[in-house]
Amino acid sequence: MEKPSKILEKKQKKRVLITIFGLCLFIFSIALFLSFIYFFLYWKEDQSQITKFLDKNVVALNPMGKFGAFLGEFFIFNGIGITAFFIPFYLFCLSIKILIGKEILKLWKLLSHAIFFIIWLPVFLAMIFSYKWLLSGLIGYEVHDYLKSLLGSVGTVFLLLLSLAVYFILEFNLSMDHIKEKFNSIHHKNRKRTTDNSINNEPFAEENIYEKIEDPSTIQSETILTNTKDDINDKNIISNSDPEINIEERNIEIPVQENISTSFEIDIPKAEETIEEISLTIENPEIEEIISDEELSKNIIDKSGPYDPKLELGKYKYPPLELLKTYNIANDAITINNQELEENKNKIVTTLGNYGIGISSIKATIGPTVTLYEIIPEAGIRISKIKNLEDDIALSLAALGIRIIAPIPGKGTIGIEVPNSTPTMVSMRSVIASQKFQKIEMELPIVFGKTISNETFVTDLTKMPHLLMAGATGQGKSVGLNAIVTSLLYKKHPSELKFVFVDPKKVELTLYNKIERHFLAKLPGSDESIITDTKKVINTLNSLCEEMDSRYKLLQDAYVRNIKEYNEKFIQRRLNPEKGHRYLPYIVLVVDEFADLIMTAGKEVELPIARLAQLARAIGIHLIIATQRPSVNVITGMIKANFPARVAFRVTSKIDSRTILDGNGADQLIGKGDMLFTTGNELIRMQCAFVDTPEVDQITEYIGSQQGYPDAYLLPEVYEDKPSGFDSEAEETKRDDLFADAARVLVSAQQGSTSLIQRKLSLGYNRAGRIMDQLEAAGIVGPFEGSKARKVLVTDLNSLEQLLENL
Ligand SMILES: Nc1ncnc2c1ncn2[C@@H]1O[C@H](COP(=O)(O)OP(=O)(O)OP(=O)(O)O)[C@@H](O)[C@H]1O
Repeated sequence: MEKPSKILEKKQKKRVLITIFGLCLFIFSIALFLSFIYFFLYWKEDQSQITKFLDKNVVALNPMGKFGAFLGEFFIFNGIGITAFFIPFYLFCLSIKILIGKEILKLWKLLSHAIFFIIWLPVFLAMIFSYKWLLSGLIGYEVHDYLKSLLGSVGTVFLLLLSLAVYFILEFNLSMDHIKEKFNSIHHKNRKRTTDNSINNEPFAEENIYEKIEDPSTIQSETILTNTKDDINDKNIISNSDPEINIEERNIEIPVQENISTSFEIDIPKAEETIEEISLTIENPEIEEIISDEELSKNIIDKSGPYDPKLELGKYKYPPLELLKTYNIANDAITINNQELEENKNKIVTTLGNYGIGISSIKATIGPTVTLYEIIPEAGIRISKIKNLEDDIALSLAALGIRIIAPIPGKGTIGIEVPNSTPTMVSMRSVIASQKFQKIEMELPIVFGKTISNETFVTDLTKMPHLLMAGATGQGKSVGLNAIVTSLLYKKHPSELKFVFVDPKKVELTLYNKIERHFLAKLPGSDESIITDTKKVINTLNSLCEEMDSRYKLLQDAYVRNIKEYNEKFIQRRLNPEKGHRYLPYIVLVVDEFADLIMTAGKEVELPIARLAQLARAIGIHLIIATQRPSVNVITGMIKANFPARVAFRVTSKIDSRTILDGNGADQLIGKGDMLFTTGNELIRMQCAFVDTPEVDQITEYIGSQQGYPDAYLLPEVYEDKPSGFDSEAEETKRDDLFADAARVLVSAQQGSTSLIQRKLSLGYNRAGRIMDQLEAAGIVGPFEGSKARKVLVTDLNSLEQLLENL
């Protein structure tokens, strides 16, 4: 590689040479000009001297010497006559451009004019001044002579006029319309002048005299100018005018009218008087602008109705109930085993009696998995005493999963939950088909299952607003997640809801791949919509943070507080899509194994999750995070603080239970979908609805087979920060995965546009822009050209493939 100092030195030398050349050109142009001038004076005397170049005794009269005389002879006499003066003029302009970089005239344009006239003018001059060789030059003369012999004098005239006309048409891009327009305007001016003359020459109508006197300013200076000239010619009228007075003064000179006789017709000045009226019409749009947003949206709604987010997938059919399995009817209805109830009651009464706790009354509520025995202890019994006896009572009842609730909040009774010997399965179908779920009006309704009193439990995810799920392996977490997703799929249209699935276990959520184009959101350019790779999880979380920020901006612009108000406003067409407003679907992020993520990515995952959990509720992003290891290093304080809603399936230790629920209970569950739910206050025990994998498969199949959107919902693009020491060379070698594809797109379209890459490869603007920079660096497209598309430097796909191979 060449050293920078050497390059500088070379550049400097080049500049010196250019300056010398410019100076030579400058001197030569002046010398040439003087030679031409003197040639006209001394050409006759010098003509015979110029052949004797070597004889120093022979001197030319031309002060520029024999050489000057020769140049004159060569360019003017034997050349193109006076047209030759163009040559020193052009060289002069060129030298100025070289020396000081200033373009006196546009040199290229000048040259193109000159080429025509250098040919045309000498012939024309030869035609006008035949035998005046100094004007036309020998060339002009000869060419004219030849044309004359060919076309005759008249034919030559026609040819010259025709060529001149063609030149003007091409040069000024003239068409018949232009010529007509010009003609009309000239005609208009002439008419005006004639009218002005007639103002002086013809008698005025009386009312117009008043008009003119009332508003002298309406007399245009041009009119007066014409008047003045005509006045000077017309001795009858000039008597009062002073030739010394300037035009402005005359403009308001009333005495002109003294000479005006009575009848007068005026056309043109009226058009000029309307100028003020035209300026008034400009104000009209301002009045239109004051139409309020509400009126505007009302107008649009009147015309096209409110915005319908479901319109694009207008034929979408919600999954029917039949896709869910009916477990046998006996299973769905709770079987009451009176004998078991009686036995349990007796055991409770005796056990408590053994510890000296008397019972005044006992009531049983039979749930699908457990039965709640509500007892009212005799007066004077301390509740803490019963609570402390929890393990002893459980032992006496010989039942796993006894939970004592002392007292039951809001009731003042003590609850003892005893598992049923034959639990009843709660099918997903039974809860989805329930009146409660079918009729409920919630933004994101979730049906978990049935409570201990056998009621279908429906809650709104937007109210939670995020959910933390924990449970030891095999206790029903995945079924729980599926139940949540299923209930949302049964209630929501694809336009209203999008899921982001993170599944580090790579097996649980893959079924949902089928609904990618309906219900899933993903990062632009990623192939898989179910995210299994930790690195992609980080990007996705950061992308959700960006989506959150941009949604907040939209809410701010729309002066609303939450997504619901925003979407309502958008549906009412009170938000302009051209200003970036769009219908915002809810986004639910489902993470199946959070522990895996925290172990591999730690803070990188924890921080965006915490940020989303803190801020995302208002803008419609909700998180559901599940883990089988509810230890403190997974569910950190920061996470816990931002997830008030928790679901606990059975966990193996009291510590885990405390981590997830901030209290005991989860360790006493019996598994298989037995769960506790809390939103911060009371714990609700439920049997989670069971939805099997084939059922989920059928639902996703049903949705996936319908017409969907062209692609998944694209989240904003994010890039990791460049590491320090990052240089452009490294960037070049680290080309984007879609670099080659983007190159092919541009080369086949022969159009270097970023938006084309975006469209064809479904990429965000930032990534497409970065690929474009890499394409430029690789010499596939030219540099950025402002509003125009970049030039594509590779002409066909074959050459591109070769280039790509070499890169
Ligand atoms: N609500 C439920 N009703 C009845 N049975 C259930 C319920 N939930 C889970 N089960 C039973 O428990 C088994 C395991 O459930 P699931 O796969 O949901 O556990 P998990 O907690 O996700 O386990 P892992 O963490 O290992 O994936 C199921 O195959 C099913 O037989």
